[in-house]
Amino acid sequence: MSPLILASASPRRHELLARLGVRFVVEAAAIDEGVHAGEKSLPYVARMAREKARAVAHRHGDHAAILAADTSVVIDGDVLGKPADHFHALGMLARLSGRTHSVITALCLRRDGRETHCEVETRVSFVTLSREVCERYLATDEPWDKAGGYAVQGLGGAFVSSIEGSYSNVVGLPLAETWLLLAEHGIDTLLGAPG
Ligand SMILES: Cc1cn([C@H]2C[C@H](O)[C@@H](COP(=O)(O)OP(=O)(O)OP(=O)(O)O)O2)c(=O)[nH]c1=O
Repeated sequence: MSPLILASASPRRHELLARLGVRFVVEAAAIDEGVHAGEKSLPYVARMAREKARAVAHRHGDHAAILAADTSVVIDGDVLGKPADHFHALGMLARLSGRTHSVITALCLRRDGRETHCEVETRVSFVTLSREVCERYLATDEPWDKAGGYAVQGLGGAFVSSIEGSYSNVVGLPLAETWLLLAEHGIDTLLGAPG
Protein backbone atom coordinates (compact mmCIF):
# COMPACT_ATOMS: atom_id res chain seq x y z
CA MET A 1 0.00 0.00 0.00
CA SER A 2 1.37 3.46 -0.85
CA PRO A 3 2.08 5.69 2.15
CA LEU A 4 -0.41 8.15 3.58
CA ILE A 5 -0.05 11.67 2.16
CA LEU A 6 -0.06 14.45 4.76
CA ALA A 7 -1.38 17.51 2.92
CA SER A 8 0.43 20.02 5.12
CA ALA A 9 3.44 22.32 5.17
CA SER A 10 3.24 22.63 8.96
CA PRO A 11 6.35 21.22 10.70
CA ARG A 12 4.22 20.79 13.86
CA ARG A 13 1.80 18.49 12.03
CA HIS A 14 4.70 16.48 10.56
CA GLU A 15 6.16 16.00 14.02
CA LEU A 16 2.84 15.05 15.64
CA LEU A 17 1.89 12.55 12.92
CA ALA A 18 5.38 11.02 13.06
CA ARG A 19 4.79 10.28 16.75
CA LEU A 20 2.04 7.83 15.79
CA GLY A 21 4.56 5.87 13.74
CA VAL A 22 2.56 6.17 10.52
CA ARG A 23 4.38 5.78 7.21
CA PHE A 24 3.69 9.05 5.38
CA VAL A 25 4.94 11.52 2.80
CA VAL A 26 4.32 15.26 2.79
CA GLU A 27 2.66 17.18 0.00
CA ALA A 28 1.57 20.72 0.87
CA ALA A 29 -1.73 22.08 -0.45
CA ALA A 30 -2.05 25.71 -1.47
CA ILE A 31 -5.63 26.95 -1.11
CA ASP A 32 -7.41 30.26 -0.64
CA GLU A 33 -7.94 30.56 3.12
CA GLY A 34 -10.49 33.41 2.94
CA VAL A 35 -13.62 33.21 5.11
CA HIS A 36 -16.87 33.35 3.08
CA ALA A 37 -19.38 36.06 3.97
CA GLY A 38 -21.54 34.87 6.87
CA GLU A 39 -19.56 31.62 7.24
CA LYS A 40 -19.40 30.36 10.86
CA SER A 41 -16.13 29.20 12.41
CA LEU A 42 -16.79 25.43 12.53
CA PRO A 43 -17.96 25.05 8.91
CA TYR A 44 -15.07 27.32 7.85
CA VAL A 45 -12.37 25.22 9.53
CA ALA A 46 -13.98 22.01 8.22
CA ARG A 47 -14.09 23.45 4.69
CA MET A 48 -10.39 24.43 4.88
CA ALA A 49 -9.35 20.88 5.85
CA ARG A 50 -11.57 19.42 3.11
CA GLU A 51 -10.19 21.79 0.45
CA LYS A 52 -6.59 21.00 1.42
CA ALA A 53 -7.32 17.26 1.12
CA ARG A 54 -9.09 17.74 -2.23
CA ALA A 55 -6.32 19.94 -3.64
CA VAL A 56 -3.83 17.13 -3.08
CA ALA A 57 -6.30 14.40 -4.14
CA HIS A 58 -6.59 16.20 -7.46
CA ARG A 59 -2.96 15.26 -8.28
CA HIS A 60 -3.44 11.58 -7.37
CA GLY A 61 -5.87 8.79 -8.15
CA ASP A 62 -8.89 8.10 -5.96
CA HIS A 63 -6.99 5.36 -4.11
CA ALA A 64 -4.53 7.70 -2.40
CA ALA A 65 -4.97 8.13 1.35
CA ILE A 66 -4.73 11.82 2.24
CA LEU A 67 -4.85 13.54 5.63
CA ALA A 68 -5.35 17.31 5.87
CA ALA A 69 -5.99 19.62 8.80
CA ASP A 70 -6.74 23.23 9.57
CA THR A 71 -6.35 25.07 12.87
CA SER A 72 -8.04 28.36 13.70
CA VAL A 73 -8.37 30.47 16.82
CA VAL A 74 -11.94 31.63 17.46
CA ILE A 75 -13.02 34.46 19.75
CA ASP A 76 -16.47 36.08 19.87
CA GLY A 77 -17.34 34.01 16.79
CA ASP A 78 -14.52 35.59 14.76
CA VAL A 79 -11.89 33.41 13.12
CA LEU A 80 -8.30 34.50 13.74
CA GLY A 81 -5.95 32.98 11.18
CA LYS A 82 -2.25 33.73 10.89
CA PRO A 83 -1.30 37.40 11.42
CA ALA A 84 -0.53 39.30 8.22
CA ASP A 85 1.74 41.91 9.85
CA HIS A 86 2.89 43.42 13.14
CA PHE A 87 -0.29 45.41 13.84
CA HIS A 88 -2.53 42.51 12.92
CA ALA A 89 -0.64 40.29 15.38
CA LEU A 90 -0.75 42.98 18.07
CA GLY A 91 -4.53 43.27 17.61
CA MET A 92 -4.95 39.50 17.92
CA LEU A 93 -2.95 39.30 21.15
CA ALA A 94 -4.90 42.27 22.57
CA ARG A 95 -8.15 40.43 21.85
CA LEU A 96 -6.95 37.21 23.46
CA SER A 97 -5.50 38.99 26.55
CA GLY A 98 -7.23 38.08 29.85
CA ARG A 99 -9.90 35.99 28.10
CA THR A 100 -10.82 32.46 27.03
CA HIS A 101 -10.88 31.50 23.35
CA SER A 102 -11.35 28.33 21.31
CA VAL A 103 -8.82 26.60 19.12
CA ILE A 104 -10.52 24.42 16.53
CA THR A 105 -8.70 21.91 14.39
CA ALA A 106 -10.58 20.16 11.62
CA LEU A 107 -9.29 16.90 10.17
CA CYS A 108 -10.19 15.45 6.79
CA LEU A 109 -9.12 11.99 5.74
CA ARG A 110 -9.77 10.90 2.13
CA ARG A 111 -9.32 7.37 0.90
CA ASP A 112 -10.85 5.57 -2.08
CA GLY A 113 -12.94 8.68 -2.75
CA ARG A 114 -14.47 8.50 0.76
CA GLU A 115 -14.00 11.48 3.11
CA THR A 116 -14.19 11.39 6.89
CA HIS A 117 -14.28 14.60 8.93
CA CYS A 118 -13.78 15.52 12.51
CA GLU A 119 -13.55 18.84 14.32
CA VAL A 120 -11.91 19.18 17.73
CA GLU A 121 -12.23 22.18 20.05
CA THR A 122 -9.91 23.17 22.89
CA ARG A 123 -10.66 26.06 25.25
CA VAL A 124 -7.59 28.17 26.10
CA SER A 125 -7.45 30.95 28.73
CA PHE A 126 -4.87 33.73 28.58
CA VAL A 127 -3.46 35.87 31.36
CA THR A 128 -3.67 39.65 30.84
CA LEU A 129 -0.99 40.88 28.43
CA SER A 130 0.37 44.43 28.49
CA ARG A 131 1.28 46.22 25.26
CA GLU A 132 4.95 45.90 26.20
CA VAL A 133 4.66 42.14 26.70
CA CYS A 134 2.96 41.78 23.29
CA GLU A 135 5.69 43.86 21.62
CA ARG A 136 8.43 41.77 23.24
CA TYR A 137 6.67 38.59 22.14
CA LEU A 138 6.32 39.79 18.55
CA ALA A 139 10.05 40.52 18.49
CA THR A 140 10.69 36.76 18.93
CA ASP A 141 9.19 36.02 15.48
CA GLU A 142 7.28 33.09 16.99
CA PRO A 143 3.75 34.34 16.08
CA TRP A 144 3.97 34.65 12.30
CA ASP A 145 3.02 31.23 11.05
CA LYS A 146 0.62 30.47 13.92
CA ALA A 147 -3.16 30.90 14.04
CA GLY A 148 -4.07 33.61 16.56
CA GLY A 149 -0.48 34.86 16.57
CA TYR A 150 0.87 32.66 19.37
CA ALA A 151 2.42 29.23 19.90
CA VAL A 152 1.33 27.29 22.98
CA GLN A 153 4.33 24.98 22.47
CA GLY A 154 6.77 27.91 22.60
CA LEU A 155 7.17 31.11 24.61
CA GLY A 156 3.47 31.77 24.00
CA GLY A 157 2.79 28.91 26.42
CA ALA A 158 3.55 31.44 29.17
CA PHE A 159 0.32 33.30 28.27
CA VAL A 160 -1.83 30.23 28.94
CA SER A 161 -3.33 30.10 32.44
CA SER A 162 -5.50 27.07 31.70
CA ILE A 163 -6.42 24.74 28.90
CA GLU A 164 -9.48 22.53 28.58
CA GLY A 165 -9.30 19.77 26.00
CA SER A 166 -6.60 18.37 23.74
CA TYR A 167 -3.18 20.08 23.85
CA SER A 168 -1.98 18.56 20.56
CA ASN A 169 -5.12 20.00 18.97
CA VAL A 170 -3.84 23.52 19.72
CA VAL A 171 -0.45 22.69 18.17
CA GLY A 172 -2.22 21.61 14.96
CA LEU A 173 -3.07 17.89 15.05
CA PRO A 174 -5.22 16.28 17.79
CA LEU A 175 -3.44 12.99 18.43
CA ALA A 176 -6.33 10.92 19.85
CA GLU A 177 -8.76 11.87 17.09
CA THR A 178 -6.09 11.43 14.39
CA TRP A 179 -5.34 7.92 15.65
CA LEU A 180 -9.07 7.05 15.61
CA LEU A 181 -9.55 8.46 12.13
CA LEU A 182 -6.55 6.56 10.75
CA ALA A 183 -7.74 3.33 12.36
CA GLU A 184 -11.22 3.83 10.90
CA HIS A 185 -9.64 3.93 7.44
CA GLY A 186 -7.44 0.88 8.12
CA ILE A 187 -4.21 2.88 8.34
CA ASP A 188 -1.80 1.31 10.79
CA THR A 189 -0.05 3.13 13.64
CA LEU A 190 2.44 2.04 16.32
CA LEU A 191 -0.53 1.63 18.67
CA GLY A 192 -2.60 -0.69 16.50
CA ALA A 193 -6.39 -0.53 16.80
CA PRO A 194 -7.95 1.71 19.47
CA GLY A 195 -10.46 0.44 22.07
C1 LIG B 1 -2.78 28.28 18.21
C2 LIG B 1 -1.55 27.62 17.64
C3 LIG B 1 -1.42 27.37 16.28
N1 LIG B 1 -0.30 26.78 15.77
C4 LIG B 1 -0.15 26.53 14.33
C5 LIG B 1 -0.72 25.19 13.83
C6 LIG B 1 -0.82 25.42 12.34
O1 LIG B 1 0.43 25.04 11.73
C7 LIG B 1 -1.00 26.93 12.22
C8 LIG B 1 -2.38 27.28 11.69
O2 LIG B 1 -2.37 27.36 10.30
P1 LIG B 1 -2.99 26.27 9.32
O3 LIG B 1 -3.51 27.01 8.13
O4 LIG B 1 -3.93 25.36 10.05
O5 LIG B 1 -1.75 25.36 8.92
P2 LIG B 1 -0.40 25.74 8.15
O6 LIG B 1 -0.63 26.85 7.17
O7 LIG B 1 0.68 25.93 9.18
O8 LIG B 1 -0.08 24.39 7.40
P3 LIG B 1 -0.95 23.64 6.24
O9 LIG B 1 -2.12 24.50 5.85
O10 LIG B 1 0.00 23.43 5.11
O11 LIG B 1 -1.38 22.34 6.89
O12 LIG B 1 -0.84 27.48 13.54
C9 LIG B 1 0.74 26.41 16.62
O13 LIG B 1 1.76 25.87 16.15
N2 LIG B 1 0.62 26.65 17.96
C10 LIG B 1 -0.47 27.24 18.52
O14 LIG B 1 -0.51 27.42 19.77
